[in-house]
Parts: sequence; C-alpha cells; structure tokens
Amino acid sequence: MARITLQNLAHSYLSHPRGEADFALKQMDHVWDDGGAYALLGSSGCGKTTLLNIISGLLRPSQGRVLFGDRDVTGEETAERNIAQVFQFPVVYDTMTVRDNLAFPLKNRRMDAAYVAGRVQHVARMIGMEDWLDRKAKGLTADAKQKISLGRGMVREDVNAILFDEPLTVIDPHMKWELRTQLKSLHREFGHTMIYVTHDQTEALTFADKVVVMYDGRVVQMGTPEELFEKPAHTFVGYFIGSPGMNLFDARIEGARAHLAGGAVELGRSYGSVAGRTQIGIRPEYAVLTRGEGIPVTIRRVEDVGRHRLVRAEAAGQALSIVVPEGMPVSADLTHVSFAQDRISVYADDWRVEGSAA
Ligand SMILES: Nc1ncnc2c1ncn2[C@@H]1O[C@H](COP(=O)(O)OP(=O)(O)OP(=O)(O)O)[C@@H](O)[C@H]1O
Repeated sequence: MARITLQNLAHSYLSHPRGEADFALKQMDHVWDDGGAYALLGSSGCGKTTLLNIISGLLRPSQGRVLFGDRDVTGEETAERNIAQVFQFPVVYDTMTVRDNLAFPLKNRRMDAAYVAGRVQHVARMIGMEDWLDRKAKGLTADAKQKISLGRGMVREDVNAILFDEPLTVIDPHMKWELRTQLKSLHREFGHTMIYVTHDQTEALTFADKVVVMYDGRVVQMGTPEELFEKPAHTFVGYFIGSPGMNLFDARIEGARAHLAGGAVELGRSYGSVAGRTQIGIRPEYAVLTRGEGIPVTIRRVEDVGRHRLVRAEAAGQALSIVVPEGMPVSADLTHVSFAQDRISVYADDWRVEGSAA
C-alpha cells in the first residue's frame, strides 16, 4: 500500500497547449493517504478518467510527478506500478473456473499454493461466491462476472493501490447497493489504498472516506461526505451533492447581510465587501417555510418523496427547493422562507468565502 502524491500535476491532450483551457487536467497538488478510500466524483468530461489513467500509468502527464510513497513512478509503465485495476466492464477468463480467475494474480506471482487457496476462499466469501468456485466463468451473468473482477482486484495484499473505474455500471440496480457495501467492508478489512471513479454521488458518498469532487479539470473540493454537504467549497459541489442540490441566490453582500431581490438575509458572520459574482447558498434541508419571517415565497408544488416532502417554490425571483419534515402541513399561510443562519454559505465567483465573527 502507498501514499499517493500528485505533485504539480497537469495534463493536456494537445502537444502545444496555449492556455489553461487546453488542459483536461488543470494544475493540482494533492497527497492521498496510505490506506484511504477515495472517490473521484464529477460529471462526464471533468477529467476523472484522465487522472485515474495518470495514476495507473496508462497516461504520462504533460506536467508534474506522481509518487507512490517516496518513489517517483511518473515514468513507470502500469505493470511496474504494482496496482490492481477494476474496469467498467468485467474482465474474466471464460474458460477458467471462478477459483482460477480469482487466483490468477497470485499464481502469476508464483505465490505459495496454500496461501493462494486460503486467500481465494477468503475473497470468495467476501464477494458471496464461495459456492461458485468450481464453476466455469462462461455463462455467468454480467453481475457475477463483475463480482469476480472485483474479487480479483482485491486478492493481492501487496498492491500499492486498487483503482476502480465506474465498476458498478453493469450491475443490476438492486445489487449495486449490496456490492457498494461489500466494497466498503473489504476496504475496512484489507486496508488497501483505493481510488474509485464514479459520476454517481450515492456511490461516492457510501464508498469513500474522502470524496474528491472534480469540475472542469480541477479538484474543487476534497472532503468527507459531511464536509461536502455542510460546507461546499464551490457552487458545483453545492449543486452536485445533495438531492436536490443547494439553492443558490445572486446577492449583494455587505458585512453580515446579503441583499437578495426579495429582501435582506442576515448571515450571522461578517464578510466585508465581497467582489465578483456573489451568491448565497442554502441547502433545501435548511430552508424553512414561515408565516412572515424571512423573504416572500411562492409555493409552486409539493412533492412527496417518502420520508419528507419537497416544496418547489420561488423566492427572490429564483426557483428554490425546501425540504418539509414529515407531519408539517404546507398551508396557504406559509408566505415566507427563512434560512438557518449558520448554514448559509457565501460564494464569490463560485468559490466559498469564509466569514469572520460578526
Ligand atoms: N484521448 C483523448 N484525446 C483528447 N481529448 C481527450 C482524450 N481523452 C479525454 N479527452 C478530453 O479530456 C477531458 C476529460 O475527459 P475524461 O475522460 O478524463 O473525463 P471523465 O470525467 O472521465 O468523463 P467520463 O465520465 O465521461 O468518462 C474531456 O474534455 C475529454 O473530451
């Protein structure tokens, strides 16, 4: 296992990039802990695969270095990096049994037969395929084959890292939850450094200790699921994480007050004068319908989404969502919306600004 350092890293697919816009991966510096479970999360085209390919050695970065522990691996081929990879689609040998598929990476390294047998048994138990070990892989469902791929990715104890590239794409929706949970416990048990690429926030948040949110070739925030929810560092994180995402309002910030089209909102903290495009962000969970406190709101519709209801409304000339707890009636006298002061984020040109005690 290894700590992974990305030093002054950037990548352009063009041979003569002219400016930042030509870089699929903008310059970044990060250290990812040994034994950490990381998810690379972001929408299509934001650079997740590019970054993963640089870490795995499939792609040589146009700038900067990749270190595993203290070793500079930037110029090393994938095979030299001692990593395991699980891809979007299963890679299994159809003519081999499940047992031989799982044992393959260990036999390849001429591990002791007793060790191989024990390890295969252990991994088979973890992926729920103990009873399938003597079956040929041919004819198994895509789910089962992908489980074998996951198991094979995890069978070696001595890898520097395990890289997963959208590994649950082919898995049936009801199996996804089970496999995600299994992966999490495999991480807890084996302690490998794991990097998991996905565009699905549920996958990222359930799997990772640290979620690395990417947007337009940049890491915009690296944090625990809680940090991403409570303090989104960038408006994209606010919008992308959460269901629905954060409400954002254009606002003029003056000291500890935000002026919106519908009225003023007290922020509880002071921001001086903030330059650029300024916005405030509030999660639907922290907006409350009131009978006069806050800014005027027009309720458009109420959606029942199981444990709570979701009110779609309009305030300050913009659409907003409000989570209404179970049991609270949404009556016509709820004319205003107020925001929990300590949950409001202030953004300047999309980046979160920290206030000071007002
Ligand atoms: N081989 C390539 N040559 C040129 N441009 C590329 C190449 N691969 C990716 N890109 C571009 O680099 C950017 C980042 O792509 P990348 O595949 O890393 O994103 P991603 O987040 O993994 O997206 P997805 O989830 O769709 O796979 C995109 O603009 C893409 O068009």
